[in-house]
Amino acid sequence: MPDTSRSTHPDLHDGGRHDGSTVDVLVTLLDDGVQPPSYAHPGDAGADLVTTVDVEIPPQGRVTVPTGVAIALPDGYAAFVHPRSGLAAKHGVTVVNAPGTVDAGYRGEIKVILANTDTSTPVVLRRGDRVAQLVVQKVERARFVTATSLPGSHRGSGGFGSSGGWTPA
Ligand SMILES: O=c1ccn([C@H]2C[C@H](O)[C@@H](COP(=O)(O)OP(=O)(O)OP(=O)(O)O)O2)c(=O)[nH]1
Repeated sequence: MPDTSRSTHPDLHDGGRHDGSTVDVLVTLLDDGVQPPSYAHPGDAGADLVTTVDVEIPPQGRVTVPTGVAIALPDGYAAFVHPRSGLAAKHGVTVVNAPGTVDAGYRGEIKVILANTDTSTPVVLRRGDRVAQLVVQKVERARFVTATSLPGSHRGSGGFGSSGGWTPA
């Protein structure tokens, strides 16, 4: 039986091939000086993203920086823009919407929304600096089924610190 689950329309191609351990992700480079995202070490989960612009983030400020890359993920995948621990530990820089979600259908430039959590020191980032990491993952698409009641569970409806250590105000 032919596989009809994947579109053959060139504009709707899902962008990649996957064999269980690696997945091909089509990348377009929108800036002459930019390389495709790359993993610093074998086994790394995140591929580094760079800023293509110089920016200064004021104390407790935020900026959105372009990365110069656009991708086409296969259907059933998403990519997540995570902070880099080094930038967080050394300078207090994080990703505001961490993890940012890049949908499989998104073809625009990946951007990173950075925040400087330091209360007194601005952070200067230069074109080419690694500012975030992109984690590509398989994701399930849920079918939300309305029910009149939910099956019981050990946790039940307890949340927000119900297991101890924190009491909501
Ligand atoms: O850190 C991020 C997060 C998202 N995106 C891009 C890819 C994503 O597919 C698109 C939309 O993101 P999201 O769905 O999180 O934004 P939204 O505010 O819900 O907007 P929309 O109504 O467009 O879905 O923006 C980025 O470039 N960087």
